[in-house]
Amino acid sequence: MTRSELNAELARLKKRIAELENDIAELDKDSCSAGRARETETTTETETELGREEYIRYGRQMLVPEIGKPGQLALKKTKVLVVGAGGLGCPALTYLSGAGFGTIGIVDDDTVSLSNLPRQTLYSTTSIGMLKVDAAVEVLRSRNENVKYVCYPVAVRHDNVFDIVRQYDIVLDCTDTAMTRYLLGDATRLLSKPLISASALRTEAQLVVLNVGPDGPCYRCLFPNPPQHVEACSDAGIIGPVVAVAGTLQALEAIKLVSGHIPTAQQRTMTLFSAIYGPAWRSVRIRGWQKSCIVCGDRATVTESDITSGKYDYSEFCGIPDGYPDIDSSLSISVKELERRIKTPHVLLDVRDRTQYGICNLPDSINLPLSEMLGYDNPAALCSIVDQVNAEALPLFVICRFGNDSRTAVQLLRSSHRIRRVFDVTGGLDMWTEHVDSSFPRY
Ligand SMILES: Nc1ncnc2c1ncn2[C@@H]1O[C@H](COP(=O)(O)OP(=O)(O)OP(=O)(O)O)[C@@H](O)[C@H]1O
Repeated sequence: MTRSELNAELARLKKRIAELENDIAELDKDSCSAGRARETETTTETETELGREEYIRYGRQMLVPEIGKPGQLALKKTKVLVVGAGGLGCPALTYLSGAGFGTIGIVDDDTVSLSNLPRQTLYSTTSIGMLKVDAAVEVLRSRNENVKYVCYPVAVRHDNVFDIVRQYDIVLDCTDTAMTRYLLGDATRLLSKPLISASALRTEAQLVVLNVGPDGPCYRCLFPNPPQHVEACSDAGIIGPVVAVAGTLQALEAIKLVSGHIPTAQQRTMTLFSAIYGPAWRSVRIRGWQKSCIVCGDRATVTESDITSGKYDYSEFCGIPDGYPDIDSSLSISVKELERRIKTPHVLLDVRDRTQYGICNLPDSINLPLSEMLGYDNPAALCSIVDQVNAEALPLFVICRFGNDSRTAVQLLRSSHRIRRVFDVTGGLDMWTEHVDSSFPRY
């Protein structure tokens, strides 16, 4: 064959492989959304004995008196479920797999993106676009194929959570939304499975072990009311090692739970880590089981069937939708229109926080974070903007990263400051990059 014929054949085969991979992914999606999963073969010999290779592999860990051979065998018998294969999940999975848990289930419907790489250490540049569960298992298997890995390329939802969680002994919550945290908290409580929950944001992390001990609380005993406002790492930021600390601790707590050496105090404490404020580590005592808890209290009202049927509505409980005001279409402009209108006199107000503004900003924009606009009575900077706009009869364009905070700011400027010609830039700077200037950084 000539070179060009070979290239044509190669392109044909690549296309066919992509089609087949697509078909497999579709099949997996169908079966996994019902709580069934994709399993990888395992070379584990028996659950009651260790193979020669396992003595060598786990020897250092077995030498620790609190683990010993009984602890190692207990790990081998245990099925652990990790929900979320992101910043917490990657370090947790690495150490769970290394420690020799018998079965590790991994649930995540997301694919790997470039912004995941700094802290999601199971992935590399070549993983971008792959399902996280697939990319994770590829690496984990290459490190330890004694473990049976079970992938669920789906999001945990009200209608699949029980089917999935039921198959495991311990659950690690490595997700990042309030709704999933409550859902997992409730399902694990109702199925009496220990839940190791962690979170991390900016420079701080926290960890708690739930549903253990006679009066150990569940997630809802601890947090009966949803947070008013949840900040995501994609907005507030995160430092890789901080989330790695929390994920690693989750794996450690799972090992401790299984090997039977969890100190009683751990069951009623929350561990807090701060990379900035000392002392770096703190343990605070948490409330125990609450008889008023709607899931496990004396007069519990939420049952498994309420959850699976959707009768209990998590989005309503967590206060979703987003809570940003709707802006009349006459007060919204597209980024294309902004591009045109900033050629004539105007004021362009960027309401992102100062750190984000420092990362990138549009020329001649003024930065006044929404938090400051809301936080003080008439801050001087806001007054001077209002004065300028009124004195010179200028249009005021308000922009933020995605077009959410700017809506709140527009509403505030209209209602409290009576500015009439104030416009929200729909979709914010993200749309500016998309439609106007592709060189403007996305972060
Ligand atoms: N209901 C859910 N079921 C399964 N996985 C979930 C669920 N909710 C969130 N996750 C996963 O939990 C992981 C959380 O990881 P992380 O907090 O590092 O965020 P990320 O989405 O990967 O990154 P970023 O927020 O910076 O874009 C993500 O991979 C996400 O897909």
